[in-house]
Amino acid sequence: MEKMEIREIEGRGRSFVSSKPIKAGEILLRESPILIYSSTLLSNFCSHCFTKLIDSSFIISCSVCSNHALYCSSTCQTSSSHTPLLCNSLNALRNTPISSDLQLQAYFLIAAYNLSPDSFRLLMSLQGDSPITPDTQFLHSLISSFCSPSSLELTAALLAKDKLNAFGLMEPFRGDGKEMKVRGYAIYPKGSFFNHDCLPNACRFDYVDSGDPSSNTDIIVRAIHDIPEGREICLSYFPVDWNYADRQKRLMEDYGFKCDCDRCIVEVNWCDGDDDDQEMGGSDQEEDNDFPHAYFFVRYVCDKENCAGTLAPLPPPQPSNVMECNVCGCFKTEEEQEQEQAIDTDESEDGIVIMDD
Ligand SMILES: C[S@@+](CC[C@H](N)C(=O)[O-])C[C@H]1O[C@@H](n2cnc3c(N)ncnc32)[C@H](O)[C@@H]1O
Repeated sequence: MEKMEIREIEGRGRSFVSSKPIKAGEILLRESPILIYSSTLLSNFCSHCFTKLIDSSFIISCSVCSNHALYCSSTCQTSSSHTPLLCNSLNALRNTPISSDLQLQAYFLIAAYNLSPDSFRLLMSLQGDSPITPDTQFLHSLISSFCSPSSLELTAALLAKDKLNAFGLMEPFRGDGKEMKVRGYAIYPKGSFFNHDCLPNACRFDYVDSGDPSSNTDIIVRAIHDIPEGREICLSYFPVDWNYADRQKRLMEDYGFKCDCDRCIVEVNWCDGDDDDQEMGGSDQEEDNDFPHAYFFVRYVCDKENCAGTLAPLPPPQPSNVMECNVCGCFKTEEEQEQEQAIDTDESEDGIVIMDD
């Protein structure tokens, strides 16, 4: 946080802005979650630290909800917020036949209503407010039997805060092309101030299976490249290889805004299908105009099959030309990344350069 401050930006709300020049790879934020909830009731990871459970002889289970709260160690069991109230609520929820979407929102609400007063205040200070919908009414009455939510309006506001601010803790990359699974969701009060850009200058790393239960669910945000003083620091809220239509749809539906970043300003003029197979023929000048952000994809998007994660240099003082991918975890030098991209380009058909979506 030393090199960033929070500023109000017209039309964008609060946002991080660099207060000093930032070097590529620098860690901009490291923060523990105030709230974390599982994406499933039947899990194969520790209910406290979210680390994958490997050795069954060390697994400890909650005596009440047996295989629904599992711990990798007694330390995790004693530090857990799995109070009798929470345990009974989750147990009751297990027997309620509702959609997985509603179940997820119910987990969040139960975790939120079990927060300490300070953490609850922090959660309430985040952006997000929502009208009361039939789903809100249903969820409010559902969780009323487990905990004591104060009002329907508060439940609606909490759900909106979750939707706008929660970060997914991803299962490790498998590389099989199937959608990556989310192990849990976490709220980081400072991390919530990052606005979105489709060409972000920072990206988030998580190391959930790193084996250090005191910090493995921390969010770590690093600069992708050098950032001068006074620049807004943004993440991408989804993988950077999404096409224009999908990005705009997600941002409008889930975050309530139309993106007018530099990349969207260019891509709005592309014809249908251009962004699925961006063709760059013609003169260099035309190419630059059509796809001025090509450099970003060459340098900062991982080209490992089915990955498309974002690459950021290792934090100083480590060598700044070694890039780490925030999805598959591979390391490569900038030179290797550029060479691999050049080979992909040469192999594409008839001299037409095809940038994969
Ligand atoms: C996680 S919050 C980010 C912090 C937020 N600006 C605040 O004031 O607390 C996400 C919300 O920020 C706003 N936002 C994020 N990126 C934006 C962008 N590029 N343009 C306009 N609004 C943006 C949207 O309202 C979005 O729902």
